[in-house]
Amino acid sequence: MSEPEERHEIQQTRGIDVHTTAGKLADLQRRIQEATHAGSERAVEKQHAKGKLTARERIELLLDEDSFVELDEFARHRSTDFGLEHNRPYGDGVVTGYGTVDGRPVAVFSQDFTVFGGALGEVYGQKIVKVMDFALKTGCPVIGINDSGGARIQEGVASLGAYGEIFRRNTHASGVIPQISLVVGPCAGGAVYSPAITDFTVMVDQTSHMFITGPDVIRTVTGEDVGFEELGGARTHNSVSGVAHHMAGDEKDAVEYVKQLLSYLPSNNLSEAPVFPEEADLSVTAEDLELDSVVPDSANQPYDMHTVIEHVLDDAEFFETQALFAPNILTGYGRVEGHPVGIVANQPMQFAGCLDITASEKAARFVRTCDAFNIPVLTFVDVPGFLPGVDQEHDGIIRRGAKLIYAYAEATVPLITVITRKAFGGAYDVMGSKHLGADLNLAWPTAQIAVMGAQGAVNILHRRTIAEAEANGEDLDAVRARLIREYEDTLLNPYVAAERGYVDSVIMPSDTRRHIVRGLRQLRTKRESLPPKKHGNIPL
Ligand SMILES: CCCC(=O)SCCNC(=O)CCNC(=O)[C@H](O)C(C)(C)COP(=O)(O)OP(=O)(O)OC[C@H]1O[C@@H](n2cnc3c(N)ncnc32)[C@H](O)[C@@H]1OP(=O)(O)O
Repeated sequence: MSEPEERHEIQQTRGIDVHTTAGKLADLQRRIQEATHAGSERAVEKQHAKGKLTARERIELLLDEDSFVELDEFARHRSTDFGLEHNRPYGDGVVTGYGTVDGRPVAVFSQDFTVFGGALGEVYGQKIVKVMDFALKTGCPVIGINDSGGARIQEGVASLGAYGEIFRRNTHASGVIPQISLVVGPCAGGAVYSPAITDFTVMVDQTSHMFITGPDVIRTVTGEDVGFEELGGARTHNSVSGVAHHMAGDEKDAVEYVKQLLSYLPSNNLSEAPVFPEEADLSVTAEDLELDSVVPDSANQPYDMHTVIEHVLDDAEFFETQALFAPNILTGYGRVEGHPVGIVANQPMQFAGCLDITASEKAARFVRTCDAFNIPVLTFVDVPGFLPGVDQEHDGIIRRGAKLIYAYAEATVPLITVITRKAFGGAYDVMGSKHLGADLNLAWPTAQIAVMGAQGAVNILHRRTIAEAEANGEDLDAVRARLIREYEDTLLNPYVAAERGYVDSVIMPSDTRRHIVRGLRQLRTKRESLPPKKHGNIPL
């Protein structure tokens, strides 16, 4: 039966006469009904049985009530291969449109696994491209909800081409509008590269999977036996690969995370992030005074940098990103006097706060995200240096560690750095130092800013003295202790740096919040630009 004949038959059975106005309106209602129930009941049941929501339920959860305006709900493929001409659901397997989150405009696409397993064909791809272009033109964030079997096999290269168009849009939109990916089902093959280019990826434990090649292909090619979860589940991508920024317990948690994340971000690179009207109390509070005893007497004893961060942020609210990845560095957002700030901080509780490859890349990407979206960066430093190891060297700590230098050096947003304890060697330079362009560098009296710690320095500087003492039968421990004390007293303090203006102020820890509040107020009018160029060449 031809399509007009089919339509005529449906209209006949439903008593709709499309030659009348009432009939045309009824026909539209029928089509809308069909579009909103494009997936079969069985497919929807299967989706729910897996603990997953449908594409439309996800949009409903994400957007403000009644704010969703759908685009292209009647778009459908025109393919004829493999019998596709007999299966042309409205929407083509993806729901796209715009709406608001907390009253702020966003664009959204939500892949519908109940239609063709969410597989992406030509028209489906065109719908995503259209809504991304719409977001770019109107300067609003785009949220992609991914739940798909990837390229629609029946549509071949047309599907691959559509993915390429999406990747190009992702790239062009990068740094212009926030792009957030919710991965709430499979995201396989080259399809993973759309979320990978976006600013943030949120996955759900047990139901989200991302991989280039699946377990079966890997088993065939390399003989490795691995399951979906271990290969590309939410935990793996949050803790091992660093692909994801949050592991949600369920889809509601994932959506909630995205909403909160949006609250720290501006709609685009030319606008400011939302600000809560709030004036900071500039007197020293009881909470502020707690910071005076955070750093232990022993330089080898760790403390939790979360405590420092929380004492500085409004309501002690630290919204962490990539909490499970490279935990030796902390990244995330918070507010100071109602204004969003990005936080980068060494975490002495993990690897003593050393920088390694993963920490450098995590922080570099975060600093660049903040810089792209006009969010000031606060850096808290307690770093004994780079993590030693053959693996680190061979895996490229030189090339990959350089990214963090690059990120700070090209950042033009307000940068405030607080050195709480160690700032040794190259890591001192890397962690938001004055030399890379930080605006305000503060140090606590407990700061130790030097080429290296006392043990290492004495071993190098006094090798001969120690050898002679040993030859003379002197008490080696006493000699070493004397030399260490001499080095500590001469160089392990913040004052050598302060003398040179590398540190603007040495402050009481309890004054940190007040200094940051005042500094950020002053820096609100900061304007800085880099030399004109096509683009830099960050060591990738
Ligand atoms: C540049 C991008 C390049 C790429 O995307 S390359 C990647 C191509 N995609 C893949 O290799 C993944 C193929 N699909 C799968 O492995 C599995 O379907 C997947 C995603 C793990 C989901 O498994 P299940 O949850 O068990 O679901 P299922 O297999 O029963 O699929 C549900 C319905 O969706 C269909 N489907 C899944 N992936 C498809 C695809 N790529 N093209 C066309 N149709 C696809 C599948 O045939 C099934 O249809 P039906 O319900 O039986 O009518």
